[in-house]
Amino acid sequence: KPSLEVEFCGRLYENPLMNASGVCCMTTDDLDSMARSRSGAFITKSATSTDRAGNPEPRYVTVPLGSINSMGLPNKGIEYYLNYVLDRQKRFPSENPPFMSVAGMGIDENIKLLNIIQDSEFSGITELNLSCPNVPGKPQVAYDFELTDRTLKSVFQFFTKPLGVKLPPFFDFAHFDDMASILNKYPLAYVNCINSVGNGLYIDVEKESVVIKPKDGFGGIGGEYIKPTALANVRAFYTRLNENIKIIGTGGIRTGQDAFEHLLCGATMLQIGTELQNEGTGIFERINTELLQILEQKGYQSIEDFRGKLHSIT
Ligand SMILES: O=C1NC(=O)NC(C(=O)O)N1
Repeated sequence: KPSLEVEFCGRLYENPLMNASGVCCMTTDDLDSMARSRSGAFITKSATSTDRAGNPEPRYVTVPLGSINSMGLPNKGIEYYLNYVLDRQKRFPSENPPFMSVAGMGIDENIKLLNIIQDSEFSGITELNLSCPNVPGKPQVAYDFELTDRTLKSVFQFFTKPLGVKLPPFFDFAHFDDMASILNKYPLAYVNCINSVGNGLYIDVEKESVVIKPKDGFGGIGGEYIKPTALANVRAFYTRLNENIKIIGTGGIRTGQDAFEHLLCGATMLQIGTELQNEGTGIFERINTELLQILEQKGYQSIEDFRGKLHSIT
């Protein structure tokens, strides 16, 4: 019988599936429901120094082919999430700790947040979110290559724990090349491709209106809409980054087949956002089952048999 077990950052996970930061991870109840689920891992909502209310509602809407959101980084503050993960570390020492996600409003706050984690007992993996598209007046860090370079240079002066970065989608080979050459300079554990496709617009034709309140209806797009872009970014960075920088694939995963496609492009772990929001944590059982069926049909024993082995046309 094939196995979905994966090794990531020197730890074993029973399967590659986890939530995308932001979904099912705002409160301790959300996080406990992730812990009880069949996900292989889970991650907290991106934290800022203090709690944030975020943008006015409505700010998240499910639409036929995915979702649109402009949450604006609402969260309970880093101490809330750090207390949760440290408590779990103490109560379940044999388990992999949850991932911690942070998203400062600027380079100074990112440094401050990562110093708090560095100085704590946290022994898990940290995700630095460089790609929130929804804070008015705050352009996405990762679309500013110089700022990204400067941030990572500062971070790796002091941060020694496993660190990944959450990236927005890129759409140009020059950008893949330039970003990859920056990322390859640093001892990153992984890059997570992709965050929502920023500043899309969804219209309610009957009302002749946008559907979310912030930013005149502009919001990050997730779900089926973005799978081709997500797969391309996973593949682009898998083929450009040195092999000790792993890839987390995020975007458009709704079925075992979608999961298989991300793995074929080179992803090691897989995050689910929009579809998890729609379906709830039962999705992990379903996608694990569907993915195992694909491995069986294809005669694969483990994910290592095919990860990254997407064929080009020669
Ligand atoms: O990084 C983020 N991506 C999103 O799509 N939304 C959230 C948010 O707005 O908080 N943050």
